[in-house]
Amino acid sequence: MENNTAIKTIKIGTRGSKLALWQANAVADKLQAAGLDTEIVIISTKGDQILDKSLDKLGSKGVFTEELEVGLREGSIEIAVHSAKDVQSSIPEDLELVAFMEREQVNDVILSFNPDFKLERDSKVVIGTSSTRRKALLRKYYPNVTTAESRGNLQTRLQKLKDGQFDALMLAYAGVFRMGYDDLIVHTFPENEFVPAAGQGSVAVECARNLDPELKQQLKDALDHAETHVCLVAERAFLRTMEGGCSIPSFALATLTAEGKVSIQGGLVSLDGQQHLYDKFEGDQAEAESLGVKLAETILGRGGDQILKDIRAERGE
Ligand SMILES: NCc1[nH]cc(CCC(=O)O)c1CC(=O)O
Repeated sequence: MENNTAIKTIKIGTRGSKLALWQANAVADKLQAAGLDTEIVIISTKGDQILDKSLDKLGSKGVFTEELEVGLREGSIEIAVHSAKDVQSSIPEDLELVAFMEREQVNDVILSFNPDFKLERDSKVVIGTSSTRRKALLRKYYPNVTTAESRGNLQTRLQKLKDGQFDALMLAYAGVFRMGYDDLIVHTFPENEFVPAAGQGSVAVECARNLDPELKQQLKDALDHAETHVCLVAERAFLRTMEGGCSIPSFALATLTAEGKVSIQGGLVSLDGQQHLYDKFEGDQAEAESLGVKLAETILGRGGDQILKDIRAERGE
């Protein structure tokens, strides 16, 4: 068949932070290795521009993705690269997630410039984080810890740590490692206590549904990691069913077992850390989506729906 694709160079849309550019370059490298030409196009999002509000006040829908999606529709870019956990749980009908790149280690970690920093169950320290999930889980497992807002890109947050705005900074290992700051890690949280946010550690690639099918297949072949993809399908089904987005303290992590089954653990914690719902399910890979739905329905049915109502009421939604 004649390959008459009109698109000669794949324009890769990305946010402009160093981490976002790392992710876009990782995509570019893989596409180039597959023989495709690439160009990186930086697009600023609402989440980059508004730094004086905590994310739950910005609204949960597409804070880091909306402007990139406009680019996909207008054709100024062919693909948009996102941190998978920043992608809203339902994406618009005319767009699709074409690939999920191989996941990095999923844990949350603590960074400090003091190499002797120790986090104990009764530690009375101030930890920088703006994530509702991390704040709520800290309240549950480390009741004497207080948290301080730390919005902004990783470099901004590290500067706040340097300036002494908090004793330590809580982040996802994936971003810390990719930016080369892993020598500052003083604590790694176990993933069954601090279950990560759905999608944490993976990079998602989005395109227009009507993109040339041949090109779409090339993108899939070059970028998609099958094991990560099936886990992300389960986690995103959980997130969609919870109807929470990134502003809700829900968490979900799917992994593949040695037998090739999908195992998904996850749940929800109240903002004060007092109520904590958690469960775990396992099934065939073909059931990934329904496992995520089942986990969410179980959590909602056990009082999760009330926790969500309370959170919305507290925020005046
Ligand atoms: N909006 C926060 C965000 N989105 C993606 C990452 C990096 C880690 C990842 O790719 O999951 C981060 C920072 C953090 O959670 O520490």
